[in-house]
Amino acid sequence: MRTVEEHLARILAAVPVLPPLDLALLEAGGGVLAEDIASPVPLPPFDNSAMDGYAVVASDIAGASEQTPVTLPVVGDIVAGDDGVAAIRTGLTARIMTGAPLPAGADAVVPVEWTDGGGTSVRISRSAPSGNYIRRAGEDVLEGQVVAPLGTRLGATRLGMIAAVGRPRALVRPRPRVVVLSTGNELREPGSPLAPGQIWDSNSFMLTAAVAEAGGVGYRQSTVGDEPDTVLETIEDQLMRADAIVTSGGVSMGTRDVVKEVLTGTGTVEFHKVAMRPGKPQGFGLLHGTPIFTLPGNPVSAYVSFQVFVRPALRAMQGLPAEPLPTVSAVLEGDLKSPVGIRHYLRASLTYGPGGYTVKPAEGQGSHQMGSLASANALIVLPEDVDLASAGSHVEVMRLPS
Ligand SMILES: Nc1nc2c(c(=O)[nH]1)N[C@H]1C(S)=C(S)[C@@H](COP(=O)(O)OP(=O)(O)OC[C@H]3O[C@@H](n4cnc5c(N)ncnc54)[C@H](O)[C@@H]3O)O[C@H]1N2
Ligand code: MOO
Repeated sequence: MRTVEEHLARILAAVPVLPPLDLALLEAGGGVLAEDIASPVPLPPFDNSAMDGYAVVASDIAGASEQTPVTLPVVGDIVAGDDGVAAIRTGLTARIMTGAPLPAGADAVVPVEWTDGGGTSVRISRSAPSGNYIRRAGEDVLEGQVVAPLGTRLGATRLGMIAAVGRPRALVRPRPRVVVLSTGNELREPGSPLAPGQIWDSNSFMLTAAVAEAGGVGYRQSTVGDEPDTVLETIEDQLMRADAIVTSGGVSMGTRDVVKEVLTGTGTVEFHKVAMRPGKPQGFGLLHGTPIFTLPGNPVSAYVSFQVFVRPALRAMQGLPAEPLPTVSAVLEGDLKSPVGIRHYLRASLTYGPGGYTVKPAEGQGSHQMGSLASANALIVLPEDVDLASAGSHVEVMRLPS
């Protein structure tokens, strides 16, 4: 049997890093930058007002107060988008809006709330220091500054930043396109009636959603039965549009374990037992260069296998560190037994309180029990050498995406 580490290391050594694409910004979202993005200009590009109010020479209003207001003539209106050629001199003011270029000669902005709001002349009833409510050129980003370094995943704020420095496109390793396929004669589409012995396919929905949570784009392929030629054809058909393929079912020891049957020796695919529970039977390899992960059919096994093996691999394919899901240390409620020699992942409920994290194992730990998986928010990870974890001890807990 392979250890979890060995199996993951084999996968990570084999998966290709996706080539970068030059994409329009919104298409680049979720991608990982394959270039440094620097600002061609300082941000803000020019000194401008942070408030709607009046641009002044600060020394003109040094003595202004409610009791001794200063009245100044208003020589113009400056709004955002104006060309920035306006100017004032001492004794004058210009009305100015947020984001509008500061007129030459002014060194402070007085918000309209400190004034009577006048249009031809304005009464100002508070003094302001030099620099008041002025946003200086370059105080956010310097010219030439890298605002999004290579290796950054483009979330909303980074995309906004890239647009703010004027770039319409970015070179990114795109989100991996992952085709998800369930196999099994017993599977029916949700919404269709069940005959005796049948169940509704849940794995492909769960895994397609898990791909999205892991930063990929999931494409759910409808289920296929246990007919070897159809399974192989379906997988081969999908290679065209997939950066990776994830299947569930048909990898164990049964007479109908069709995925194992058709893929053994195909490409570089190999099947192994991994010393973990759930998720013992695993297959992985490359088909014409495309990684295929053949996960076990039991729903909990499929899900745990995805988080332990597929998620880090999808990250590696985008050039990101192949980090596992984050873990925390938590105080265990109740005793747990675990077979020595296997890594045990137990569904659990993790809560945070005044004393820190506590974790309560779910009642049902069978690998068919979706009920306890769906209500879990974490997995307790018991290492291979642990046979008993006692109530009150600290255990490692992997948080599940939510
Ligand atoms: N003699 C042995 N039998 C089994 C072993 C073993 O070592 N020796 N391993 C067990 C373990 S562990 C697992 S996990 C399963 C893996 O089986 P398969 O990958 O071959 O999966 P199937 O047999 O196709 O299905 C298993 C189980 O899961 C249900 N299933 C499958 N696909 C779906 C789906 N898309 N949605 C919902 N449920 C699904 C299926 O109906 C079965 O109940 O093998 C054990 N057996
Ligand atoms: O170890 Mo299997 O993968 O869960 O029941």
